[in-house]
Amino acid sequence: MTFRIGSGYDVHALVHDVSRKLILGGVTVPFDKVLRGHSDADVLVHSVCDAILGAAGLGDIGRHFPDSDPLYKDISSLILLKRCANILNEAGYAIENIDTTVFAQAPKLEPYKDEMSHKIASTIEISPESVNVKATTTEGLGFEGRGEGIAAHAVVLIRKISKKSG
Ligand SMILES: Nc1ccn([C@@H]2O[C@H](COP(=O)(O)O)[C@@H](O)[C@H]2O)c(=O)n1
Ligand SMILES: C[C@@]1(CO)OP(=O)(O)OP(=O)(O)OC[C@H]1O
Repeated sequence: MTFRIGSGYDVHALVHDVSRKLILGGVTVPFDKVLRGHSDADVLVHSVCDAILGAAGLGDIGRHFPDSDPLYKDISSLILLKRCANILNEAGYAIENIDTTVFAQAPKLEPYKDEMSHKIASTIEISPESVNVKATTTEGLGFEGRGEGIAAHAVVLIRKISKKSG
């Protein structure tokens, strides 16, 4: 069996904006700040998208969904994730498992991690046991520690399911 691995990393700034909500892993997390972005700025889902595309050698999220395109303004990143999974399947691969880490000094994500795993898993139609969401502070250090932004990292293992068509 052929396996390939991919990694994704993304950062978005935390800002005050009452017109938006903080969305992480497709889940609305109550907090006094939100992530700035062209889409809903779901940094966790973006890292998963990049890891999926990277595993298949198919570029990155910005190549497929440019932030200059008004089509993606305020779009739910779960829609982009679904499209990445479809691109992957069309290339003849399936996702084996996903492991992620969110770097956030606050808010505390423990109450939301399982819901995030389930949201990501159901979007790409894999088992929730195949999607792990972890979180860490950076002990007050760096931009995450100062609460200026949130970063996320994802690793995805994919397996070949068929020969690439075309
Ligand atoms: N935003 C966060 C950050 C951390 N956690 C949980 O706390 C544990 C300890 O964090 P450290 O930064 O001291 O490693 C971590 O393992 C997470 O379980 C969290 O839920 N949300
Ligand atoms: C998600 C996209 C979609 O326009 O925009 P942003 O929400 O700004 O996110 P980023 O990770 O900066 O860039 C990727 C873009 O594809």
